[in-house]
Amino acid sequence: MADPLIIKICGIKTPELLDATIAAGADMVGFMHFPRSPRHVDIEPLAELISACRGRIESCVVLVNPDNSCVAEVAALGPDWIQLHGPESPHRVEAIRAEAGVEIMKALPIGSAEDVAEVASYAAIADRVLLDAKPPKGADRPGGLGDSFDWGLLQGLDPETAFMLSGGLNPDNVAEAIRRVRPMGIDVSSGVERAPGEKDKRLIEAFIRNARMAG
Ligand SMILES: O=C(O)c1ccccc1N[C@@H]1O[C@H](COP(=O)(O)O)[C@@H](O)[C@H]1O
Repeated sequence: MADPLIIKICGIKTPELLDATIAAGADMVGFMHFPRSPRHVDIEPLAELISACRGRIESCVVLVNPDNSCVAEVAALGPDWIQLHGPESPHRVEAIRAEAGVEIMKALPIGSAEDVAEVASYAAIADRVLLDAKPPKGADRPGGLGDSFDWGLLQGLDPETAFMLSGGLNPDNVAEAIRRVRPMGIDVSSGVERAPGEKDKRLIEAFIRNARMAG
């Protein structure tokens, strides 16, 4: 039997929403630690949110091109995962993985066949890769924009490469994405919000319900 689909809800900011996301059946939650994001969480509330996950759900902190002190500060809070969502090189990903001592998910922007060809070098060193839409030129952040990419590009990916899919997923398109792309997991942020940074419990429930039916 195939492994169950991993569902990650990203950009959780409050304990109340964390509880609702766990109750809705998510496997993993993401917390943004990146001040330019409308979902940014400071270190103190981040520590509380990570603690509240223990034994209930996997926690993941999303960082963008972090320096060593940021990695150390976040790793000390004991998340299960750190997601690197910036232009980190394979060498930098390896160094952060060794420094942090937690599992590393590397997000990769996909907009062309060349981007797909880059995936293998990261899949070899990260614990997991997450494929996201390439942000438009001039975007103020590298993700969380609600944009999807051409899933057909993934036909160029080595079929042995396990990956999570993100970028513009929502309750209406998640079932089709799962059926077409066959990812090991899915990740959503904007698609379960009523406004940037404002998660909607009902959209989270609908997203998870539709994903489970398809997965
Ligand atoms: O959410 C953000 O603001 C963000 C900022 C910087 C890097 C990543 C960010 N979000 C991640 O982007 C993907 C896709 O999000 P969406 O569903 O298209 O809105 C997801 O992993 C978010 O966690």
